[in-house]
Amino acid sequence: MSENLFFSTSEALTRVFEGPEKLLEIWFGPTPESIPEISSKFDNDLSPRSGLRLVERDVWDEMLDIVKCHVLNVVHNDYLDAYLLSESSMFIYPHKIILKTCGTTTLLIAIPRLLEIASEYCQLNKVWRVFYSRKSFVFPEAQLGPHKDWNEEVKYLDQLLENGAAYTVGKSNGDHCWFLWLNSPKDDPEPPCQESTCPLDETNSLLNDFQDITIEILMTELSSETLNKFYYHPSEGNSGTEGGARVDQKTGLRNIYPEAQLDSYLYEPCGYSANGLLKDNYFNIHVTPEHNCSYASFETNIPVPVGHGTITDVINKVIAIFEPGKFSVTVFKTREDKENKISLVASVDAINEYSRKDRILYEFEVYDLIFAHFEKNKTNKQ
Ligand SMILES: C[S@+](CC[C@H](N)C(=O)[O-])C[C@H]1O[C@@H](n2cnc3c(N)ncnc32)[C@H](O)[C@@H]1O
Repeated sequence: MSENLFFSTSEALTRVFEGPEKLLEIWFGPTPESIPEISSKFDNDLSPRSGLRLVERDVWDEMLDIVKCHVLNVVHNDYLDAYLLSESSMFIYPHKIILKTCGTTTLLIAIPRLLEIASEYCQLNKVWRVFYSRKSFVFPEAQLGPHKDWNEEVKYLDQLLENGAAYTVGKSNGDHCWFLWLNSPKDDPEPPCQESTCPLDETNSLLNDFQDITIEILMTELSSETLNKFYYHPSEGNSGTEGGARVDQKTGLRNIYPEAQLDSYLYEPCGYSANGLLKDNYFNIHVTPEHNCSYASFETNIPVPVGHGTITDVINKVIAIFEPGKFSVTVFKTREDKENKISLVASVDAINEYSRKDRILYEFEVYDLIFAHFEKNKTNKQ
């Protein structure tokens, strides 16, 4: 069968898949050093492990059964474990877990088991912070349990965790609405004042040097040329990990962070996922190339100085590969001083060939959040 024939089968054209992910972060402390040191051991390749990284694989497998997804591959370095999942990614640090799942997975339902695992195996009995976010679904009616509706998800989280706050960010009657639930611990030391220019509490050494950033780029309406690159073409070789590595090269994804350890996967008949590790940071890329619901996401916690052009550079590199018709960017960053905050906001100002439709800044207790949405300019091509 020729590649074009494969690509244009009615099955490939009519398949639908809910690409937009549910993203959950549970932190038991701000840093690996902030959690109780219960024990550490050495795994086969002698890298030291502590906290959540001591949990055995079969325990995670059983937790992921609740979510309705499974592990495809695992890579690790000295700092974290990166699980590539049938529906996206999981990253395990000693002090936090990041679980991102798409399709009709039931992510929130796994929280009670996750908290139990942390307590049972790591003596992590107290949650420091939880973040849950997602973009609006394309097919909300296909979702299960609390995921059918944002209010249901909020109700579920509020029953499980204290001190939560829920936000609907962006145009709620458009297709790019973004939802966020986050909490703050009741006994988190208060910053000295609520002014946005205030430095974090100088007496609070736990938070003083605490730096964290998460950048997400959520893209829809990818160009047809792009979509084709994320289909499995049997004449090119195998799918799976081998196919993933081929896609990394031919799309340029390999060059976003050339020095990173990359674990990628090409699905049949289409679809792609990748986890990347760079020292104590990660990134992940997921692609749903079905023509009628195309979607790609990029997420990273690799530090980017807020100075001139840097977050913008990451955005430009990523959208050059996917050529989306529309995309939203979220940047969650530990609170900035006034000057850096201006740079942060400016970093999602203008993107070539796109018009910015939204830009919103939230100032939370420890974090700033910037959300922006862009749409490709129409060309006069007939
Ligand atoms: C898991 S991947 C990436 C999901 C990610 N959330 C995204 O950005 O779309 C989803 C893509 O892989 C395809 N796919 C093929 N086999 C799959 C499988 N067994 N499980 C999940 N997705 C599969 C889906 O149709 C979809 O195009």
